[in-house]
Amino acid sequence: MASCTSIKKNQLPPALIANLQGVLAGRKEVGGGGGNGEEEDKSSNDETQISSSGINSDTSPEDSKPIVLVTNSDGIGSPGLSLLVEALVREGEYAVSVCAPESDKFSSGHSVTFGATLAATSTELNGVLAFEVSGTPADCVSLALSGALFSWSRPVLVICGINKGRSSGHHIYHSGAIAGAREALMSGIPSLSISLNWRKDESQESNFKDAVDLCLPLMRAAIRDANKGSFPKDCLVSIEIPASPSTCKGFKVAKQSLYRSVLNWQAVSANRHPYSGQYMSMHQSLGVQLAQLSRDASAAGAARRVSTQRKNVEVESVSAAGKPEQRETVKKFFRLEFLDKELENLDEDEDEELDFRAVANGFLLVPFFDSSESAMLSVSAKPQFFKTLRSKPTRFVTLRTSASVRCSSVQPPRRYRITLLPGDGIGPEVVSVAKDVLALAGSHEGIEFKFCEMPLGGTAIDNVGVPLPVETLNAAKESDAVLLGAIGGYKWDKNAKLLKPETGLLHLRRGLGVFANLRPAVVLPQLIGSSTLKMEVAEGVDLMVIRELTGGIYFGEPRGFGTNDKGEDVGFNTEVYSASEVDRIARVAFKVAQKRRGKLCSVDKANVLEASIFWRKRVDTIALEFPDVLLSHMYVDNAAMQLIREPRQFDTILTNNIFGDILSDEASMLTGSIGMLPSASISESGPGLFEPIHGSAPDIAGQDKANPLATILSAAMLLQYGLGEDNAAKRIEDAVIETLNKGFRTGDIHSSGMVLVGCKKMGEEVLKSLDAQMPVAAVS
Ligand SMILES: NC(=O)c1ccc[n+]([C@@H]2O[C@H](COP(=O)([O-])OP(=O)(O)OC[C@H]3O[C@@H](n4cnc5c(N)ncnc54)[C@H](O)[C@@H]3O)[C@@H](O)[C@H]2O)c1
Ligand SMILES: CC(C)[C@H](C(=O)O)[C@@H](O)C(=O)O
Repeated sequence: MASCTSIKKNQLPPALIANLQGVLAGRKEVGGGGGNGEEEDKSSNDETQISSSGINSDTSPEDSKPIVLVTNSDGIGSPGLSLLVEALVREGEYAVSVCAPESDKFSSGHSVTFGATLAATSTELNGVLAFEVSGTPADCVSLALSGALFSWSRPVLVICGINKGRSSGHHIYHSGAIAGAREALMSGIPSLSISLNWRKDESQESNFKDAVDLCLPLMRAAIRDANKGSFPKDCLVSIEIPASPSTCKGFKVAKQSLYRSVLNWQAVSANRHPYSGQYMSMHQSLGVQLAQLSRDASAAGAARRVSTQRKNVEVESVSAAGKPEQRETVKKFFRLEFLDKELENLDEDEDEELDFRAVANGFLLVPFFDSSESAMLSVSAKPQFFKTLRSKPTRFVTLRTSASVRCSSVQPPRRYRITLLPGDGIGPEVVSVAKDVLALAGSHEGIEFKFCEMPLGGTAIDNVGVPLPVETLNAAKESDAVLLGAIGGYKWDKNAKLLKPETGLLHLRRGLGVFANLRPAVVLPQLIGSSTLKMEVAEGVDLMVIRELTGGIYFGEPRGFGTNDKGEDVGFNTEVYSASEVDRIARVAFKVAQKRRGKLCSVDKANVLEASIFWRKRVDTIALEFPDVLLSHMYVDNAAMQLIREPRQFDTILTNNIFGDILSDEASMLTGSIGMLPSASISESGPGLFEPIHGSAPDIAGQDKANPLATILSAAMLLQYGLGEDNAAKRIEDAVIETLNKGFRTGDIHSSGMVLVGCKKMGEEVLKSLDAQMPVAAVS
């Protein structure tokens, strides 16, 4: 939309004309949109013709669309403003007008320019009428709302952004961005202020684009609410975007801190600084220069000049300049820089919910300010904007709300404590990735996790002296669920039994009482080429191994080393199962089979072992409780063979501890890689233990080669079986499928034509796939 500023025989620079218009506009009544007669008193300059409503006529075809006024603090040339306007225009739903400072006013605070002439120069920005104003953001908003520039009477919403820099903590006082939005608020128009936590030397213009993408759903929702009148009255919302918007971890409605950057006044040499002795910056536009000239021509300016006729001594103020002689005027030059304090050097409260920490930690920050500027706003309505926040607009990762926030439209998140046991080898690599995925998927469903990382296995032996420190077991018991990577490694292979990492894992399982180990093996169509079996054999395999986990030969007594009758050294273990042990795992297996395809195959070695004969008898007994499940029995050696010959015959497999260990590893290869198989270990009442079935893979540890999908899928099982959060679990499963659909593969599942990635990149891609999912259905 082009400006229809009409200038006849114009010999004057547009800035001056706009300047004149600014003078006229200053006489109009605030909020007036139409002519009140005073416009007729426009100018004695015949060469300038100004329309009755000012320099505008901008809205006619857009009449029915909600009007959005956009401003910023960085100036009209800022890419943040341009990209934001471009995005709003692209939506095609809004009538957008722009009125922004012509130069950077990011720390202008809430100042309005009183008693001086401002220039408002019309221009076009991404197809919309824009004015660049020689004032502050507050001036821009006030002037635009006065009716002097645009033909509309009032916008539904004012958006100030996307600005560079901080607006949280004490920056709200310096911030021109907040001031722009606050000026709207004071005029009764709801507003958003959006700032990007710009990092000198790190941030790039492309970050603005990501920031716009991040905020677009919020802007849409806010405009919709404001247009319906359901955006909270007297509310400005200040959004601060973390430095890297594309990896934004989520949003926090955080507490306002006392944080402020260090105000670093840099002494500037008059010789070295080209502008220091000048009134007019080379960066200032002609409009500003003209305004400045008119100011200089004022009586005050004249008086000031007289007073500075005295001898000026310009000194470099880098160090103490010495005592100025009497009657000498000392003139020094300074520039102010904001220096960010390192988080760890801050004396402030270490509260993670404080605004500056939230942003530094990668969260999008949403403190609310009401018009009295009390820190938070109590919102009783349920406008779309808040739902959008809550529901995770695209790319929001973790939903966090501060307990102190009184914002009743934001439901309290469901909170869970998760103990993380990264363990050894590739364990820490895959757990780190899975943790992020878990947090993101949870946030999309209104779940908040508190993670607690504890040592287990070789790492614990090295650091604490035992493979399962009592603190680790206690933390695991006290949590809602446990996510484990893997334990073990060559380094500890020769340790005494009690000092082996594996012993730590077995004691953990036993300590948590997680007797039922669910190990699903599904051949995904995307990975059919990774299976070592022929496609027609592997295709469609979808089975679940239910492994008894806390009994059998792993724990049976007697066990140990000794000598036999002949005096020969021996090692021995005992396979032993009680009726209650078999019964409870059998019931779990029948129930799982009921929910699957109704087929259960119990695997044993009943042709040889008493423990298996007993096992089979108990399973037959429990089967009577589940007449709808078709039960079969199979010897373990046959089962191992049948898994390769015709794996699709299996639905649910029930087996003991040791056979389950072996068969599930075998089943993993049907799917393409052991790096794909997750597991859930559940107890009768306490927290579940969730771990990939693979080990610590010392051969690839520390090389970013591990496939994290088994652990990511274990996190999905944690949600489903451990917490009953099926929707969040489904999100993870879908994201994994989507990532594979996009062709990303770690080395173990790589095939030609696919994109080979490492562990971290695979995790990032899963996060992206999660981000791309729709917000929760509850959000209309
Ligand atoms: N639950 C557990 O913590 C667990 C399970 C099995 C083995 N272990 C321990 O792990 C150590 C190594 O045992 P292992 O070599 O017999 O079995 P392993 O599962 O660690 O490795 C077997 C093979 O599979 C590969 N592999 C495993 N996980 C992978 C992944 N996520 N991505 C890509 N490739 C992967 C490895 O590189 C290796 O070639 C031993 O100390 C063992 O006791 C621990
Ligand atoms: C490491 C070892 C103790 C463990 C087991 O045998 O159960 C492993 O093989 C597994 O499958 O998790």
